[in-house]
Amino acid sequence: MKTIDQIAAELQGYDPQALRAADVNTFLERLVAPVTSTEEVGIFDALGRVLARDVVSPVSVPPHDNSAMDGYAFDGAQLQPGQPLVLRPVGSTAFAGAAWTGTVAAGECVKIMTGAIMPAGLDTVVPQEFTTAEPDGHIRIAPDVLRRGDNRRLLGEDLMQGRVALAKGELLAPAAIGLVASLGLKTVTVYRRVRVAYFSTGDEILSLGEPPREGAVYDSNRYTVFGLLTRLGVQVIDLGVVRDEPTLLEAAFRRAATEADAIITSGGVSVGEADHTRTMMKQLGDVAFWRIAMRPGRPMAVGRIRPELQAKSDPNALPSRVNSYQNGSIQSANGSSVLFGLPGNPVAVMVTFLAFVRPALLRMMGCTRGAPPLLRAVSTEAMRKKPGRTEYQRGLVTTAADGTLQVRTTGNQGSGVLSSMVQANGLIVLHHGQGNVAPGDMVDVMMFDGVI
Ligand SMILES: Nc1nc2c(c(=O)[nH]1)N[C@H]1C(S)=C(S)[C@@H](COP(=O)(O)OP(=O)(O)OC[C@H]3O[C@@H](n4cnc5c(N)ncnc54)[C@H](O)[C@@H]3O)O[C@H]1N2
Ligand code: MOO
Repeated sequence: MKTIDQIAAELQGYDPQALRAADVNTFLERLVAPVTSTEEVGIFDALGRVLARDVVSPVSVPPHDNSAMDGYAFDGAQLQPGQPLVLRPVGSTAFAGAAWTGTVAAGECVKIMTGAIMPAGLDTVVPQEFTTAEPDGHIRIAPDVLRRGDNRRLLGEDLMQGRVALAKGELLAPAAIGLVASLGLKTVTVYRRVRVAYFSTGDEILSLGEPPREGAVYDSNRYTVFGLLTRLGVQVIDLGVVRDEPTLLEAAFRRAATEADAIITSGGVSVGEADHTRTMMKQLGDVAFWRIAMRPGRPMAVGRIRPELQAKSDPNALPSRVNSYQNGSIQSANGSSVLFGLPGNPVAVMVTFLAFVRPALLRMMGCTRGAPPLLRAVSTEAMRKKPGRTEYQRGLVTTAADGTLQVRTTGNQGSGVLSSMVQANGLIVLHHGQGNVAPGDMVDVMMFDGVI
């Protein structure tokens, strides 16, 4: 396991006082490792989990050539360009779920329903509505409406027996659990759920239920972080609001590091004087304090917290780490949890989560799929932007009358203003080297949908 300094030494041009947003992601890729324990879960419990083992098809899907339409199956070799084809239906109707028995000669066809096995020797289906009935009971297919092989689904065209149907690292979405079911499998092997503990810090932060007092604000960060984590599918451990007192902070960090794979805090990472949060992070772990060239979200602390160093001096303070969970399923064999010390401002918390913590946690969950592509939209307004930092503006993407995607900002962009975050459906990403944006310019947007 590499130390913060070792990772830093590997990154070219690493400057903790002026880190580029892209370098934060590179750093975190090296800091965070996927969990190793796995478990087998039923398919209903697999949604949102990450596959820990390839799913190999035990069968082919579909298991036989079959019809994609209600109509008539026939030998498509009889189709001639520019010619109609007249066929005589024979035998009973071929229904889905049972094999059709009988023989079909040239000039004959079989009435067939969607999903029914193709009768032997037949390779083409004409949909019912493409045919006209002749007075003698024959059906007539107009010239050039069909090609040989049309409307026939081939054995294994979705999944072939023995091949990898879903690869390890796949985040199981609704389509994926449906696909697993289509193979007849009731369970899958997934990585165990990642556990994330979080707490808010600051003496001015009120818990819900406390009476308002001058200079104090209600805690909102724990609730946005709860929402972001829950959507991601991790197990959340809420440690409340922790006052800026060394003993309380130490207890919170140690409990978090004992129970969780990752710790998220908000507040206390900038240069404020009353903050014991930074001191405690340094004391209990291997932590870097950054100023990131971005807005919002400039200060951030990242590293590992090691509770056992303190536990030696005070063995009764917390339950034993080893006994906390069965199966030895504590993630960090090395006895440390990854720390994401986010800035206190409510929008800075969300932006740093989306830009950095989310990809890092997905990696911890074992997910191998890359970040979703940014969407390109036309800015309907001018935006001031200084080159040399990444800016994230709250944006509302809409579809214009001509079908193009447009985006506008949602008002006050202050890093404490949550209402403009609520009105947004994405973050406009103004990249590091980018300058001012003029109306009509294309900009990148990181969409929230499906994310937050
Ligand atoms: N001299 C400097 N001052 C500041 C800098 C700097 O670089 N130099 N950075 C500014 C930036 S940017 C941010 S962001 C903040 C981050 O500071 P902290 O992480 O220490 O956060 P706090 O000071 O504790 O809080 C900042 C702000 O957010 C409110 N807050 C905090 N926690 C919560 C919560 N759980 N729910 C709702 N609101 C919360 C808090 O009341 C403050 O208003 O530092 C700047 N200063
Ligand atoms: O960058 Mo601070 O995180 O703007 O509010």
